[in-house]
Amino acid sequence: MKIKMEFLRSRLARRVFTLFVISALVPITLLALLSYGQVKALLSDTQYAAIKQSNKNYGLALLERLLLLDSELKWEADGLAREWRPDQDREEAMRDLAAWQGFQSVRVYTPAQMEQDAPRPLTDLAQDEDARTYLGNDKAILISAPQPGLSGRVYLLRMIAREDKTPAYLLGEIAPSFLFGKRDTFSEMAQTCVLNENHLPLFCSHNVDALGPQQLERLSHSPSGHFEMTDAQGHAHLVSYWSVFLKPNFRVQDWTILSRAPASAALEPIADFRLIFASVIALTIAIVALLSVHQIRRSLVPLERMLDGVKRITRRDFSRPVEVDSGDELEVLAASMNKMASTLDKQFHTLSTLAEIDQLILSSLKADDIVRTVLTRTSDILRYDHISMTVLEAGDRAVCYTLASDSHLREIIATRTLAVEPSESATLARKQYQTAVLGPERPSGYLQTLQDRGARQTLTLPVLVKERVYALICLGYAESIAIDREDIELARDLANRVAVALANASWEDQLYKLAHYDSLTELPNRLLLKDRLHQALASAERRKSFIAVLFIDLDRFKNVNDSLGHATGDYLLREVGERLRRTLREEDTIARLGGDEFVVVVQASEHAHESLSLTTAIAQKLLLALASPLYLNDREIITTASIGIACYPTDGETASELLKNADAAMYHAKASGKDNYQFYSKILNAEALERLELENCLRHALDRNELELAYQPKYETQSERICGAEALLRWTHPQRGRISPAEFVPICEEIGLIIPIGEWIVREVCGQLNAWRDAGLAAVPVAINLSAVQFRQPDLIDRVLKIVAETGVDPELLEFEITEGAAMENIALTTATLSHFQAQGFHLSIDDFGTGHSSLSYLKQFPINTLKVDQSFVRHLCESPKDAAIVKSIVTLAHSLDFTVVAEGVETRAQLDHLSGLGCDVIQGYLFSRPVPPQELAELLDETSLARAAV
Ligand SMILES: Nc1nc2c(ncn2[C@@H]2O[C@H](COP(=O)(O)O[C@H]3[C@@H](O)[C@H](n4cnc5c(=O)[nH]c(N)nc54)O[C@@H]3COP(=O)(O)O)[C@@H](O)[C@H]2O)c(=O)[nH]1
Repeated sequence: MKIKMEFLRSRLARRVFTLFVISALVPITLLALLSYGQVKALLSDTQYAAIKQSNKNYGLALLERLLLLDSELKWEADGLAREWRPDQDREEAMRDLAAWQGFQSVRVYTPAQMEQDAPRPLTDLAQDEDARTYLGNDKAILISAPQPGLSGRVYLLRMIAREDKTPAYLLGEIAPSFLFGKRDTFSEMAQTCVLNENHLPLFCSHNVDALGPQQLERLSHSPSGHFEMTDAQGHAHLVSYWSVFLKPNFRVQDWTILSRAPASAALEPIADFRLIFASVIALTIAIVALLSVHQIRRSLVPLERMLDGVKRITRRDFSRPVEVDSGDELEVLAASMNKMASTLDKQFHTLSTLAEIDQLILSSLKADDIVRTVLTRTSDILRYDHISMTVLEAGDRAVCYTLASDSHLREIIATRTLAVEPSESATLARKQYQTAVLGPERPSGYLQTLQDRGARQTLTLPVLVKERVYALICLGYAESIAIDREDIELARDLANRVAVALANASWEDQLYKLAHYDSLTELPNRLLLKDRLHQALASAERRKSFIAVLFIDLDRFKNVNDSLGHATGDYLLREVGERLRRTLREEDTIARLGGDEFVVVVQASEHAHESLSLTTAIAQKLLLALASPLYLNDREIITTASIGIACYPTDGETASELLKNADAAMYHAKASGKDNYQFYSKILNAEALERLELENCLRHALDRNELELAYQPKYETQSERICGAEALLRWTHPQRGRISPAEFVPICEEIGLIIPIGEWIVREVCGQLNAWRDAGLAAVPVAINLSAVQFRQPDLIDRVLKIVAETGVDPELLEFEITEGAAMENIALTTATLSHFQAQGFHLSIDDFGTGHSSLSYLKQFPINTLKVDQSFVRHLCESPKDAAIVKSIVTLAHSLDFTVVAEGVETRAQLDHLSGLGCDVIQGYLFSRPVPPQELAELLDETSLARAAV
């Protein structure tokens, strides 16, 4: 079996493997060691027993020989005692004895000889009384004298008990070879020593190391025993000893027979045993390792693979399944894991595809792009054969888009417009999805293309936004199948996302429209106009062609708006937009800049003269179209327009340049009497710039204290005394000096600045009246001009009253002048406003009378005090009978209506006389005084006061 070591990469595998090996190795090693110990002990004991037995045998033989020798010696001693003759025969007998095996020599000693001649151990005995007594009891004494390196000398001593009572001693020296045996009879394996009572060696069969003190100690403690010792060469030996009991026979302590055998020889049988054990251990480990490897491979390798698999899943790598073929639960587990991974893979894929679709459809601002994304990407997450998407538009109209059956082509192959019944749409709106099996009969229109392409079954998902069906996603299947629940939920999910996207697109569409289109006329606004103009300029630059920019401003639109109301104004503007649309071609851009300003961009030709005639024709057509009357609530409204034209590239090369110059040309058209068109010229541009600059300066004039009031006195015609004054606005431009109110007041009116300035004038006049009063001057009413714009203010009276209240001025000292034109704009409004003013005690007059189109029937309704004859009639009064007639009529009319008549612009005495003759009540003009600063008027008033005092 081939073992792959890869499994040991795992820590767990290594741990289990080590555990297996240890759990096998430890007991078997212990067993081996124990058995080895046991066998070794057994063998040692056997060896010890053998040595001991050998020692015992040897010792007993030794004892036997000693007893034999002793009996020999006794026999001799007894013989000598009986036959004691100190002659040579004795010597002979001794030799015989010696010659007898056993003794090396036998000698007789007298006590004196004993002390002097006997070998060393015997000399000590000679003086030993106990020993002599002992010997006297017919006993022998064994004496030993060890000799280093040689066999020790051993003696047997007996007393020769002579009849004369004189003791003598028989000393036999035992032949070592008889006593101990010949060395060559000893086995090599058993080295034997005989130790005397002092444990000194008397005989050793071999050269044997001396015993150590511990070993000697053991010998003294027990008569037999064994131990192990190591020789000088380091070899181990088994040593056994046995004591030969000598004391009863020989009056000497025990001798010891000590033998030793090499331990190696004794333990030789277990050398094989060791080898066997080692082999068994090795084999056991090998088997355990093998089995554990097998088991680990079966258990842990699958686990590791599953772990790898889990790691891959974590990394979203589903490319490889986990391969486990262990045939057990792990294989089942791995299979479940693979199934789970494949489900996850599918879900991840679905989610990421959905996310991609989300991103695509949510980043699309157009419904078309969303449809394309749905049709081309849905096959990434759902199974079907055909797909179509039907987008419901306004009403019951719908557009059905169908993708090619071969979905990988990703091409929309059919787009057809169809009708979806409101009832059908309402039914679908209540459903999450709808399945249908298509038969031979015609299905609903939105399923038609799928049927045409061979679908037998369909799944329809309504795309709902606020319970309204925005679209239908239809999936077609070639076979009639049971559609997976999961697929339906996924499809529903997709439909919901599409709903959000479509709602978003619709919202984006609305936002785009809000940002780029004028909500009133639905024409492009300034932003889109600029965009279109940029595009047109880029194209014109490439084609080297002309572009005409027509700036259209309605004439007197403010009048319509103010007099007929904003609703009418709005209606008029919408109508103008429609008329412009109808008059121009589709490719021309028509935009509303705001208010009553429209701009038309026309792509002209490459030739200047053609472009000029085309633009002229368009301008004329536009004027004509706009001038035709408009009817609203039986009222005829006639509006005209002033058109300024700037052409690319002659009048400007950029959008803003062209717009600015067309605007300037439009002002020129206005100045040229309105209801006409003007081409831009550089001079015009300068005028427009100047006006712009004036506008800017005017905006700061109030803050910079550049405005002031001049007062022109009014005189009673008869008495020629001051009876009032008119406050007239003056502006000193920082660079240009004094600028006529005839020039700047209309600008103030146009840009709405007249409102704050008008309020400032009222406050200023009230302050001045108080100053004059405080100065003790005669109180005369001061007239204030109210422009038409001011007069239209709904809260005008409130503002005036507030100032009057704050300053404490008597309303009777204030007179408000409105022009005849302003008064006639909206009769009802004029009547109501004037009534309010009158009720508060203010004086009221109609200015510039005779220049407007007064309807006399209305005039009588106005609660006014004064009519001011316009100075244009006064100017030529003396020369022009017509003017004189008009003035006369005005005076008559005014008087008949109980109005005071003021003639303004009186410069000559003749004019004064004439007016006086006509009965004109009050005179205002340069004849008496120009408009003067308040101090000068104060002086004039002072004179009046004096005059009055004189009267
Ligand atoms: N809404 C407001 N309009 C104002 C105010 N101040 C002036 N105006 C209007 O500006 C127009 C020009 O005014 P102005 O240049 O001040 O001219 C006035 C007089 O100076 C001038 N006048 C007076 N007497 C004579 C004269 O003998 N000869 C002559 N050539 N001109 C004379 O007439 C103007 C006064 O006109 P009117 O207001 O119609 O009484 C003018 O339309 C002013 O209305 C203002 O504060 N608010």
